[in-house]
Amino acid sequence: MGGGRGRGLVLTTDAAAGEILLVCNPVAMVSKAETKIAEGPGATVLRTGCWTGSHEVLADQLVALLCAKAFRSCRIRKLLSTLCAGSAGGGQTDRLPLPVPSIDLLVEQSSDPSKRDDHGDGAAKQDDEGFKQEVPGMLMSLQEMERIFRVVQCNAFGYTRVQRKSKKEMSRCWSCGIWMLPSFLNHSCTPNVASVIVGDAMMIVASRSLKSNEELTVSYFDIFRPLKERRCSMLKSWSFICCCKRCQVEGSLQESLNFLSQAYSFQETEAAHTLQARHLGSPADDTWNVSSVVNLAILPEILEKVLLRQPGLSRDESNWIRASFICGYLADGQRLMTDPDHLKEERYKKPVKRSYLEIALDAAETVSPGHPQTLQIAAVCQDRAIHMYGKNSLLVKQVSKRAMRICLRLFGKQTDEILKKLVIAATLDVLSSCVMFSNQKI
Ligand SMILES: C[S@@+](CC[C@H](N)C(=O)[O-])C[C@H]1O[C@@H](n2cnc3c(N)ncnc32)[C@H](O)[C@@H]1O
Repeated sequence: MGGGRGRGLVLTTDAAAGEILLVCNPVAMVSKAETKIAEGPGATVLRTGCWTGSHEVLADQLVALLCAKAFRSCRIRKLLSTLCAGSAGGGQTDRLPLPVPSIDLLVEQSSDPSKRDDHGDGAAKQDDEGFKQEVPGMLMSLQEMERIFRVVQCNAFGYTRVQRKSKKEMSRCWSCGIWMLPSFLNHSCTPNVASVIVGDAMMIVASRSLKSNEELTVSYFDIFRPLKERRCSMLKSWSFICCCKRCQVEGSLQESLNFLSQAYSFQETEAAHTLQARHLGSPADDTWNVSSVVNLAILPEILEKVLLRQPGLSRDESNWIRASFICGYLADGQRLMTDPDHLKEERYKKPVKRSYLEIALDAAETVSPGHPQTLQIAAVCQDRAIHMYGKNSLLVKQVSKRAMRICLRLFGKQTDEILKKLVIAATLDVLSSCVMFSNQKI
């Protein structure tokens, strides 16, 4: 691949949006016991930022599991040696590009269940046989274990599953694992494929229609953030700078966007804390800063003016930039929840802009039309629209239709009933990613 991306996966035929391109079992996967999430005053709600922390704990467990597996299995050891170990953590780095491994090694060879271990790594049982004869050669050096640590940092996928158990109670399951072929997917801030987990298996699905020879790209982190924050994420964990077209366009406007990015990052954190405090019903909390939500909702107005002043920006390019400030557009609906006593100023009383929800959805779909985060954003827009305009409003009908279309791209053809359930599931999952997107009724 060009641009220092090392190896990558390239499509050999055209594919339609929603088509499954790859199905893969994990080499190893660990899950954290479900966390009880209850709603209402006094409830234990995980704080913003827990996502990373929990996955870090899981990552340590994954390293231990992989070391144990590599100790037992030659094949696992060989597989892991093909994966890039980046330079995160300041340790020894791989010099990209690494050699392209043989496809025979990567694809699962045995369909005979008796030859599989419980994580579907096919030849593990045969390797166990080999292990008996090869014990001295199987010992692992400290360097090898350190490399597995870096392989996990660079290649592991983390995800959460949220289930509503009852009206008041939800549960969440955190998982983290290594899936071989998906580990060769490079990152883009406008990804063209998405990963969907079914059971333990990972499916790689086309997020838009794709042409033969296109490189397949996923998102490694939250792509609905300003460029500066995205760059921090990629540098901290994967040690690279993304040069996708969206990053280039946003980079070229850095001067105009700098102030806005700083204000956005600050206001969004403040607003998230405020909404969380409100959600927990603790008005005496220091974080009860209602104007942060209002100020966040005002930022898109400034951004729209900045965009208008840029000559030659295409519709897609403008939408890429809007997507980086998406919580501002979604916060507009949140103004309704703020305490009227605090809202003496005229600007706080403006009616919520219906168009902001539509703009947010357009922007998210331009970034990636079939992406779990795009679906979450659609689910939030639907929730806000119901709250603002009523269940039977035209806006709700339009947004629901779009949410179902995103579902189709992510999960393929399903009945309307299932698609509706998937949208509801996305609304619940929103809680696990960002308090700002909370679907609580006000
Ligand atoms: C999960 S691996 C992806 C496969 C990798 N290219 C390889 O050769 O094994 C992640 C690493 O790929 C590289 N990478 C991924 N996306 C990139 C991008 N958009 N630009 C530059 N490097 C990228 C970075 O070195 C990153 O740490």
